[in-house]
Amino acid sequence: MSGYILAIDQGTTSTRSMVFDQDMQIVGVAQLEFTQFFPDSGWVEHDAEEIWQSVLSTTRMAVAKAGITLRDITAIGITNQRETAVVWDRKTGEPLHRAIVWQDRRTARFCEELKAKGLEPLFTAKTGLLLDPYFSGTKLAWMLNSVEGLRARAGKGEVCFGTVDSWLIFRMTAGRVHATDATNASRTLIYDIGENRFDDELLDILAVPRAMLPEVKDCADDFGVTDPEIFGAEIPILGVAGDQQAAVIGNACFEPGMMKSTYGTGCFALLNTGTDRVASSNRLLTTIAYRLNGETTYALEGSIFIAGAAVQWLRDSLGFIGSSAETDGLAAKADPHQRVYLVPAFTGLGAPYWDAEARGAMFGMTRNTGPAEFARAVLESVAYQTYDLLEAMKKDWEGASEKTVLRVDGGMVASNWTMQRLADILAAPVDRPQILETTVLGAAWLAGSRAGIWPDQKGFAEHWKRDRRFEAGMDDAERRLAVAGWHDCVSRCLTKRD
Ligand SMILES: Nc1ncnc2c1ncn2[C@@H]1O[C@H](COP(=O)(O)OP(=O)(O)O)[C@@H](O)[C@H]1O
Ligand SMILES: O=P(O)(O)OC[C@H](O)CO
Repeated sequence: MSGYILAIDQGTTSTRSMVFDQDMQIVGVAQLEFTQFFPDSGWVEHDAEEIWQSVLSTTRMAVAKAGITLRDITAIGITNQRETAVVWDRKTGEPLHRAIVWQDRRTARFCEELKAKGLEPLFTAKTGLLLDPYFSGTKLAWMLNSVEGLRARAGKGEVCFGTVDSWLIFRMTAGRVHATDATNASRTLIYDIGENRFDDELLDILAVPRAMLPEVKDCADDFGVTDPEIFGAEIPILGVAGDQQAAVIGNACFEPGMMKSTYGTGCFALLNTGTDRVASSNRLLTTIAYRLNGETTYALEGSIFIAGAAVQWLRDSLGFIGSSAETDGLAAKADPHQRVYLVPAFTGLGAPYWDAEARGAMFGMTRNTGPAEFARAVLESVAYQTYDLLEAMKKDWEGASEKTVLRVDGGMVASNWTMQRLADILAAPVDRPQILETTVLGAAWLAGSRAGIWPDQKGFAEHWKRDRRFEAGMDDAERRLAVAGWHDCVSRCLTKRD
């Protein structure tokens, strides 16, 4: 037996490995959660060694569940939580600090200082990003400043920096390959997405030694071969992409104007803008959607920090539901005459507001407001936040229009109520695919197509199948009123008004 693809999805709270057969069907899955460290207010760290072990374990379990051995795997694809910064010893492969996770806000003040020096336009022009702690660059600068001797050793080439993909590739290849792909590089705040290289001027500003940076490759490329002593077999790693970009690929959003939105803990919407590198005037990010055969495809991205996490809040903090799946039924029972809004700024607001200090609030409650109205407000908040992203995209680029169809994925799209309300509020169709595992599928396709055993881009796009289309059905006046109410509530939560 052979012709299997192993895809590893190294996410923020868990690692999942999946085995796909030659017909692109999932035949083995394994998932492990790992420790979240919160050493200080707003700080979030991971143990990179624990992450690596979770990859080894899930890989073995997934292969066993598929009833095959590692030697039956033709190629590996990796997708990962983005921006999370790892530093390790080039010789021993030991992490030199806990990984600083994308959610970590410790560099907020440093970002403000850089902004006060008027540096944000420079960073944005080159990287497409904003001066926000979300991205890797200031996290790396923090480690270089805080870990004794790190900068000197990094300058001598003794230390490696990378996002999680890079860390895993290094360990899988027993230190032979220190590389990343263009999508992950595009989230570091030190990578020029037009020139496709790490930028000396930005490296100087953040005082990052070039010697510690990985080589940047295409998403479908040769990332080395796993070490048989460590991994159990020699398998080529042929595909790598950040998880949100892998979802763009897995959802086959290959044409300019196509858009995907992933509803997991947070929500990340990416609009394919083709070879056009669209600069946002509305606080969206410009990022690399994928780089294939040396050609870069760009995207506009809107990142929302709380989507499904608000459903978890209903379940775990308020105890209004026993499981996420109950939210639908509860929301459907809400009193249609009450206009209750939730602004879920639990960890500040992301795009297009970028207000790290904003906090959440409920508005419009009466004595009759109960769990059903809360549930509806939670699910609607996802629709309103997506509306803001789509509106910003329309203002930024003429390729986004009323005709834009949103392809969705992630755990929350199981909620029919939310998907219908999303279509209603956006006044646009929402397409849910048959295969909801688009992120891993995207990573698997990169590896499978590079290995020559999966279809090419066109064939893969034809393979994409819709499960259901949700058509907009809300009266326009009602929709405008609802959206105006949302904006009123958001404005009352913002700490920064510019
Ligand atoms: N039927 C449902 N209705 C509403 N939300 C749901 C439903 N099923 C799952 N979710 C939410 O989706 C999220 C999990 O999605 P997932 O894509 O696995 O997230 P992540 O990859 O960020 O961990 C959780 O926040 C959960 O509350
Ligand atoms: O690991 P996820 O699915 O929460 O995704 C995290 C994103 O990549 C952060 O940018």
